[in-house]
Amino acid sequence: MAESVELPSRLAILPFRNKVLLPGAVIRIRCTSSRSVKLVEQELWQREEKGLIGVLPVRDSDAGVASRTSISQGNGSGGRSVKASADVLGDSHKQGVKTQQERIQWHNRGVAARAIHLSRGVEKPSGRVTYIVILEGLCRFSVHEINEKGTYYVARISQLDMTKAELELAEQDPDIILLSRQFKATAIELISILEQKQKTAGRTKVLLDTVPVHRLADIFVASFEIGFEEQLSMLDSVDLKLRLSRATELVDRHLQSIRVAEKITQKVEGQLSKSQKEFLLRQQMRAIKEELGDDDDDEDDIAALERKMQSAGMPPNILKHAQRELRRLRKMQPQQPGYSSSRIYLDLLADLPWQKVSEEQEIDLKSAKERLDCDHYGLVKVKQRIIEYLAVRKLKPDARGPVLCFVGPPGVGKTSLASSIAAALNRKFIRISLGGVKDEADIRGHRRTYIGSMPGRLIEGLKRVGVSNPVMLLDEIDKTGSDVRGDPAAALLEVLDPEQNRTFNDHYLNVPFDLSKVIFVATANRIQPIPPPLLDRMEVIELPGYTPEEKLRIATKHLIPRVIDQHGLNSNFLQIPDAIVKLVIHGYTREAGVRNLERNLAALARAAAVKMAEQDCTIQVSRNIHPAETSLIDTRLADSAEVEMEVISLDASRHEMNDAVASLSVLVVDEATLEKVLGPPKFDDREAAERVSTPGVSVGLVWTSVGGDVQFVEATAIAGKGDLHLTGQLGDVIKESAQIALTWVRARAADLKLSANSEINFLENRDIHIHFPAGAIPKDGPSAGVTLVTSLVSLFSQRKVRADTAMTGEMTLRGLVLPVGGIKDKVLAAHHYGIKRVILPERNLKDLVEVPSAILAGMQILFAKRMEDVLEQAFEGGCPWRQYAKL
Ligand SMILES: Nc1ncnc2c1ncn2[C@@H]1O[C@H](COP(=O)(O)OP(=O)(O)OP(=O)(O)O)[C@@H](O)[C@H]1O
Repeated sequence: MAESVELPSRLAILPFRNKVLLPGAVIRIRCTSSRSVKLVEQELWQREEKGLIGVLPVRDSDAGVASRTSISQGNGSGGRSVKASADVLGDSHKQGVKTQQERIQWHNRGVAARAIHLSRGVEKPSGRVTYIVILEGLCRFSVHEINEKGTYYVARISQLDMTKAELELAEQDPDIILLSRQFKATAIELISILEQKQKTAGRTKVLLDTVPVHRLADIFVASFEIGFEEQLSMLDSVDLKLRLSRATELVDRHLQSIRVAEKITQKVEGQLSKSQKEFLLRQQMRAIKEELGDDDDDEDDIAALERKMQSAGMPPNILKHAQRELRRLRKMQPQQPGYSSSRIYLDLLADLPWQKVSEEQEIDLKSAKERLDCDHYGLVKVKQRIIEYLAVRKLKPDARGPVLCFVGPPGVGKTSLASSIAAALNRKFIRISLGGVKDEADIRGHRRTYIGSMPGRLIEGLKRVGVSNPVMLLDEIDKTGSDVRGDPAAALLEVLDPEQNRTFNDHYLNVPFDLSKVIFVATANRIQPIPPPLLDRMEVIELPGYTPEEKLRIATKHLIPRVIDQHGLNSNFLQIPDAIVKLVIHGYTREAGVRNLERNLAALARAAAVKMAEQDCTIQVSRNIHPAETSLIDTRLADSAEVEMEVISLDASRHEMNDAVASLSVLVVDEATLEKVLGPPKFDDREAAERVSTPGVSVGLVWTSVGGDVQFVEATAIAGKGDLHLTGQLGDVIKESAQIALTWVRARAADLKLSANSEINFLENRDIHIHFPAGAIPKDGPSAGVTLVTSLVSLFSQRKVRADTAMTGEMTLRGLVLPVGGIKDKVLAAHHYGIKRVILPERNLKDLVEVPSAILAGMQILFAKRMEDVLEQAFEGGCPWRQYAKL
């Protein structure tokens, strides 16, 4: 802190352009002009003791305003002198010496300063010397005269500040005491505001206690940015009272400006949280609206959601849970993450049919039976079982009936039977497809913590159907599989168990939902893949494939009327005779159900629709034309004579239309049309004969997920070491059957007398390759056993198997033929292929009751107990082994 100093009478003067150094303030100046460099060099740099210089404010000449204190030029010792006086400016004008420099307007008061730090630098490459000086203001002085000493100015001055004694006296003055207090109070206020902003303010507070108030006034004013004029006025305030009151005024002004700035900042911050404010206001508005019962059109959708929740009929504890979630939602903003997921969740809760049910009418068994008969041809046993099921429900509506599971090949009417049940019960019907479901979450939903979580298919289905007591068809229940994502079948156990499904817990929903009112019906193509515990909860009803005759009936009674209707036709336009339907069944479809048949019939209906549309078009073009009648048309004709324009009177046209439609020819599908629309037949009865044209090929009957089928087995021998090669996408069971077959044939090698023309030793130097054609389709199961042996024997003996014969049956190493499943479908498949002889295991005899007698009538069914029986019947002229009797 600057102590009181005694100033010399002359001081080197550093002009301070448009700025003021006040006592107590510290400034840093970079001196680059030759004048100031010289001054610093001579007055500060080269001096041993602490040098003092005067810092004198200088007003820019073009600032224009004549200062009340200016300095005029005059001759003094050592060069031109500048005399300071209030009216010297006028003198200077008088003298007319007005160079740019001379018009410098010196202030007549300055502050003596001491250098507290000096550093010298040399600029490269000019070599110019510069100084950086840190100066501390010490005390005010007034200028009497300025001389130019060489390159810089020197002034004759007198010190202005009070002496110590004067100060002590002044401090007793009550006015000064009051002013000091006032100043300090304002200063403290400023400091406390600054303290909140910067930590440095703490140091300023110390000044208040240690520095005399007259110095404090200067220091405070110097510490903030104020205008040059105000700085000058502070510099000019030599009188202590004046200085204190001016300083108080300036500090107060600074304080106010800080406060205003703060207010503005707060306002800006307020705008930043505007969205929060808006949210609160909206809440209040909503409350007010609710209070007023004011529900206008653009009513808030959260309120709508709440109402929906209230009316959804949720159990009280679940409603509580939903309301808690809703409260959370209300506190969120729509842009906030989690808002939309919470919203969707609540929507689901509100949409679920907690109480809503389809009104169940008294079950009318007679009309239910009629309806089933009307929708489905045949299926007598199945329909009977459904009627029994309905009868039990009629007597005991809340009875936990079994879950019916329709098992059968595609297109045999499983789905449509289930929908007929729904119709008979007057309930809504919903189909949940489970084909390919491998993730347990598909049944039970994902927990809401996962991104993109969803409810399971059951809950989603219930939301869609909108009632809690629909008939729900779990379609293709055999196609679910388990992997790392869990076992959907295990989740289905809970769904189908009447004990557990009262409180079914979907992970997404996270509250129990009562599924006990749902009537579940399942469908499957095959029983085997259904896990036993699941199968145990269901009553399996098998739907075998249809015979060609049944298909014909289904086509004429159900499919043809339906496709005709679906294509906007009627029987006046399209007729498909039975013979053609039979051709479609035999030549274009080879399936257990009727789906492809329906598709082909639909193709015929489309062709008829096109034909009808074309005829319709032709009629319009060839219609008789009447001459123009209206004046308007006359004018038009006159305007453009080359345009032929005629008007058809309305009555005449309608009449003609009717005539025309009536005259449309009916499309009676014949063989030619059939081939034109569907192409040449895809299947015929000659296939088996063509394929069994070489030794080593035999025909088997198999059962697949699409029903019964005919499977050819081809065996051939190549040079090798006696290995067995198998191809055609075979499963383990069928591979093992092939191994058994080869072993069985080789075990009887000694007795095997090959046909006279065969020299090949099949036992030692030949590899056997067995292929199952249709290599893209996976095959498995034991029932190909007898077919495999037959094809090997055919190969070894080089005798052809009868082309009209197909066989099925598992066999043991001892040569016993074991019974197999799906006999009806297998016999039907043989029938489709035009196969007339079928060899079956003897113990399958009882299964033939399922096969329509019409089919059996056209076929020869042979039974085998041992493998030798099969061989005996499969080859023309009996078993090719000479010593058959010995086997
Ligand atoms: N006995 C029948 N009487 C009348 N129409 C039938 C009969 N069987 C099947 N259909 C018809 O065949 C079409 C296919 O039936 P549906 O879809 O019910 O087969 P599905 O057995 O469920 O097949 P998938 O296993 O592929 O689901 C339907 O249009 C159905 O009406």
